[in-house]
Amino acid sequence: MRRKIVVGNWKMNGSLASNERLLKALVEKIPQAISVDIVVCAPYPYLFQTQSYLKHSPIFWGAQNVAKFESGAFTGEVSVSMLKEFGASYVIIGHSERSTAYCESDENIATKFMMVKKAGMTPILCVGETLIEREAGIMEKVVSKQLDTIIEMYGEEIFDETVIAYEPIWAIGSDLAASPEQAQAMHQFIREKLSSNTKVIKSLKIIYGGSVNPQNALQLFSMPDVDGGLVGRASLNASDFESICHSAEI
Ligand SMILES: O=C[C@H](O)COP(=O)(O)O
Repeated sequence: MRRKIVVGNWKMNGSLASNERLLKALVEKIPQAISVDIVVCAPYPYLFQTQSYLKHSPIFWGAQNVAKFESGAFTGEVSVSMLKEFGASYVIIGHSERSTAYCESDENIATKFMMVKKAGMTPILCVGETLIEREAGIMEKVVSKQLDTIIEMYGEEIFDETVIAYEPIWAIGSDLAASPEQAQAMHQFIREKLSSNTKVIKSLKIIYGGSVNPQNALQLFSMPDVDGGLVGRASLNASDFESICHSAEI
């Protein structure tokens, strides 16, 4: 049974004061011996604060995006080396809220994915379909295309020791989570697509994102190919996030 991982994506939320309350509560609530990998991905300006509160806890921290360049004249961008300086160990790549708002191409996402791995951090690659694509029955084709771009550019082995988050776009922020069966079907599809590489199949974690909450987490995480969750709104509430993390314990 793969050790599960629960990632909190704060998105563009927080303040120094509210973050202090949330981080202190998480450190207090999450036991050192918890059998789940837990990550919080804060907005860039709060990485120093996240590092200072979490560095002696079992909770990892990370970012919600990164530049595809090493360094240079790229105004407003943040590089992998800058994230490393703040102890980040995970980076969310290709979240649909970014790829739609900023027209991020599959190629750009693939390059960022590679940059994060090259820097020794763990990329969390977001894939998923729209409601129209699901209703048309082409969700597997859509997710395949997102993965194929990375495979064509860097080979399947790049997925070794990484995380893929299946996030049906229609379930994000909607309180209409995918059913456990829907999640399992897509996670199984993704795992089978990447199953020819034995290293990958052993180390790849596939997590579900889209309206995960304390009420549905246990059912979702009990599915055989669901290795945890990528949690938005519920990660901003310490008790809810704690409950979701405990639901992922084996
Ligand atoms: O990154 C998290 C996902 O976008 C899900 O967000 P949500 O839990 O608020 O639906």
